[in-house]
Amino acid sequence: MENKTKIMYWITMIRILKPKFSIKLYLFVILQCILIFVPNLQLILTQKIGDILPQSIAGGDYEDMIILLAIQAGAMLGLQLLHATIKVIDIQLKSQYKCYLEEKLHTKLSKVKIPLLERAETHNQISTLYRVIQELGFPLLKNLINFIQTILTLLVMLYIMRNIHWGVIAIIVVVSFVNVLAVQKYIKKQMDIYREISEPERKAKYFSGLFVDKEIVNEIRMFRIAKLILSKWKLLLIDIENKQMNLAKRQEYLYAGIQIITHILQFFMFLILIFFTHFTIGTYMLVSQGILQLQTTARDLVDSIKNIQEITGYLPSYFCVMQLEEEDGEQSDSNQHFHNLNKEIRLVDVSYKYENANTYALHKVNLSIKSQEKVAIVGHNGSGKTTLVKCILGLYDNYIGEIYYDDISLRRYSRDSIRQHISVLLQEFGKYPMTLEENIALDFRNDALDIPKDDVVDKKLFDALHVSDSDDFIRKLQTGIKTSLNPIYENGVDLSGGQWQKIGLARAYYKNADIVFLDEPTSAIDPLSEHRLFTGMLQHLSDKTAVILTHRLGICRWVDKIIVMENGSVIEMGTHQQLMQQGGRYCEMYQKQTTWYGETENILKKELVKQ
Ligand SMILES: Nc1ncnc2c1ncn2[C@@H]1O[C@H](COP(=O)(O)OP(=O)(O)OP(=O)(O)O)[C@@H](O)[C@H]1O
Repeated sequence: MENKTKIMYWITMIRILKPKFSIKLYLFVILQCILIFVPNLQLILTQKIGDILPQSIAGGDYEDMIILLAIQAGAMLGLQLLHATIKVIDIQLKSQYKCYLEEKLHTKLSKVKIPLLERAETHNQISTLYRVIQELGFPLLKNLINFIQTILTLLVMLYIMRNIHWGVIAIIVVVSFVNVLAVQKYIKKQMDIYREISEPERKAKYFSGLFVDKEIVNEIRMFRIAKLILSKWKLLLIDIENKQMNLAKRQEYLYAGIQIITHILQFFMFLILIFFTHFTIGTYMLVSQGILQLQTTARDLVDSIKNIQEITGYLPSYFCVMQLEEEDGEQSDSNQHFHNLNKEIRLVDVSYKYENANTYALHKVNLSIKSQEKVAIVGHNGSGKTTLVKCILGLYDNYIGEIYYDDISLRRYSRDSIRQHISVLLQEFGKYPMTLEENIALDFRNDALDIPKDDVVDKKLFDALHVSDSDDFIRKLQTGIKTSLNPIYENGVDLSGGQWQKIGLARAYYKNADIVFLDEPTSAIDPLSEHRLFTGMLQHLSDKTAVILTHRLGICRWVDKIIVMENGSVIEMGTHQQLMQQGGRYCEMYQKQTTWYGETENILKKELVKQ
């Protein structure tokens, strides 16, 4: 990293932290300024005590001596109090700035383009940043303040000790310089290792988390794969440990080397003192204490330079993540506000390829979804249905071709304005550790122009529960909609897969948006509930534009249009009757499904007769 870039990073980071500059921070600076003078005051007092000591002993008059000793004790007390106060402020500011930066990071991550979040490289950058982020808050400012403070302390100290032999000063400077150089080399290696271990560390964390992941623990026991997972985790851990061990070894040898050089130079320093200087008792006391303090201050200076170098090494990982492209980024022209879908959503030659894939997940898709139309998208696993919907929702925007909402390209709309009007149930929906009510209502009220009164919210909530066929099982819960979900948190209860799916549907209905996308809305639902759900779904969606992705073809008979996908392309499109008459892939799938149910019924009947 060039020095110019380093300075730019520092300036930008200080600007980022500036809104959080507070009285506490200014107090910290003032206390640090006081710290410049206290050690020096002690030096002066020591010299004075040394100077009056012989006269006091000779004359038997200890009054001045006692006053000076009292002042020195007071200064010591003040210094202790100062350090304690600085420490307390330090802890408070460190936690405040950490919280501030992490909030910034999370806000950023909530806006980053989804395809970027599907890259391993992005995850490595994020985990490296999580490791160092707290150092970029208050420690960054503190080290800068400490650096200035120690330099000033050193200058004042050197002024007070201006009569000391130049050779001593030169040795102290050389010792400090050796420290700085050695540390600089170490920090670079440290950052390289942090980067190298971020991926194995993420994987190891994933594997160790499996043993308590409630979705996976049962499978681990039943397939008896605990040993396999343990061995994978262990391999990763050994790799991480080895790398960290190498780093630790390097650090220890480096510091030992520095210590040896320091002691040798100190030996020469004392030789100079003995052979080249003459003291009074006062100056002897000043020099002996002064050298100690000078060494301490020089070490503080080296420490703050070391910390500044360390932080400089961490800064790129912050900017790497904070510069990830956002959905509605500054460069994009997505400033159009979406109000309503009056005409249609239209796709023209839309193609999409995942970054590490060899083939296109979508290939030249052309279709339209009219306002208030009900559309079902069907097709084999991996045919591209979910990818298509993610493009239409603007979650992926690096597609080729165009997607128009009422003749305006999706890329020109602000994503947020589009999302206010869209409700979804995705295949992987959130199961938040909140109450059941909160899991459904989330915070959609923020989207509404006027915040509805509580009873309106209640009615909306109960309507959503009813249409999603959730009211029955919720009635059986002891605390109803106030029940906390997720048993790994206190008082939380768990729901079955199908019940969770109904909650997901209720969430989509509760938002009551004009456009609704449902990806596999009934995959976990039992057949009796499915019938009720379909009825509720059609009722809820009657005045809305709706797209349903499904493998259960029953609902296709009730929609206006069926889109059949295969290998990323649309191969058929039409109503149920049209596609059945056409006798193509849809007809084949539908017949297979109905025959399967029929055959299964016959097999079961035969089995029963046999018994
Ligand atoms: N993040 C990804 N990176 C690389 N390839 C992906 C990614 N997500 C999906 N794919 C691939 O894209 C293709 C389309 O996947 P998609 O999820 O859209 O299919 P689908 O029709 O929704 O499947 P299903 O019915 O099983 O849900 C598949 O071949 C899949 O392997």
